[in-house]
Amino acid sequence: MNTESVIRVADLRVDYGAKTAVAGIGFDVRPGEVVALLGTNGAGKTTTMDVLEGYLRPTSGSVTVLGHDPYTERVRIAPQIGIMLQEAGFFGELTVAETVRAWRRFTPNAASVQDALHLVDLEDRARTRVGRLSGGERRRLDLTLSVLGRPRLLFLDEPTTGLDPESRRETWRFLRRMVDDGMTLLLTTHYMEEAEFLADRVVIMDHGRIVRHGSVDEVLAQETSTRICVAADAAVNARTLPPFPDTEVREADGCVTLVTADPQPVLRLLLNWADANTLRLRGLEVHAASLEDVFLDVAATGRTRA
Ligand SMILES: Nc1ncnc2c1ncn2[C@@H]1O[C@H](COP(=O)(O)OP(=O)(O)OP(=O)(O)O)[C@@H](O)[C@H]1O
Repeated sequence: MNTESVIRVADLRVDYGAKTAVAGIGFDVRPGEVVALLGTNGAGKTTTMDVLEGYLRPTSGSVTVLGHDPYTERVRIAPQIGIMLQEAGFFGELTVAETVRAWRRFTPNAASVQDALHLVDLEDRARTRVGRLSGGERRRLDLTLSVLGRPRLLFLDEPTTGLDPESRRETWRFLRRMVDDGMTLLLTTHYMEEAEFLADRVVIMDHGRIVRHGSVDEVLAQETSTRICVAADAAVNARTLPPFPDTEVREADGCVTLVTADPQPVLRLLLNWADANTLRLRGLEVHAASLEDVFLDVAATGRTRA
């Protein structure tokens, strides 16, 4: 056992019958780290989480969580991990405080009701019936219950899906506080901003494999391309633009994007072409690849391979 790793995954493979959901992946999570699993729909994130949470037996490979096999030794790690359920266990007639009190009965080492609600700013909703909470408040209650036993390791599968931007940010701040207090966090998310805000490292999956891995800065440093974007219209679009050397031209959502490793000559060509045609380029922008761009590239490459 490697005491340095809270999670260790080596050559993990999971098949559902003939379908390979996870095709031999490996990564570690160290104490106090936040790691975000990213990937397109069907990339294998939830399957990986299910294995780590001890719900699913790997087809092959090895996995340890807090030094134990999560499938065969689940009872040993269960008191030290938190898993966020998706509203499944709530009774709409119980108040928020009654719900937390009920969960405390079978949670070892549980925080007090007051402390738990204070942590996620739900104190003023303590007497509200769960059935009357907003979607965001329910999600916060889900979170409260997942950390009630003050876990060393928390698993969150898309913790802020469906939340408005303000509630999402509140959830991030709350998670940050928990991590600052020493908790380790593994989450899946479809929001790149969430990964950028929370994660020390990101693992990007596609079709069951890891295609990028590292801190956000490391992942971005591997991307050498620059994006030149301009608003598309009848005169400026992928069909009217002149050819650019070593440049990929994409058109989507009302924008034309030129992806190139050498932006200066491409930009010069673009501006000369616009001047020669007396065109005004609207929304002209030049920027380095963002995490969102990397993600979209991975998704596009995956689609062509599939
Ligand atoms: N119980 C199952 N039986 C058969 N195939 C499954 C099962 N669960 C998942 N799959 C398939 O395995 C692949 C990986 O699914 P998984 O749910 O792990 O992906 P994901 O990255 O979590 O996707 P999403 O972002 O949509 O939640 C998908 O092709 C999915 O259809």
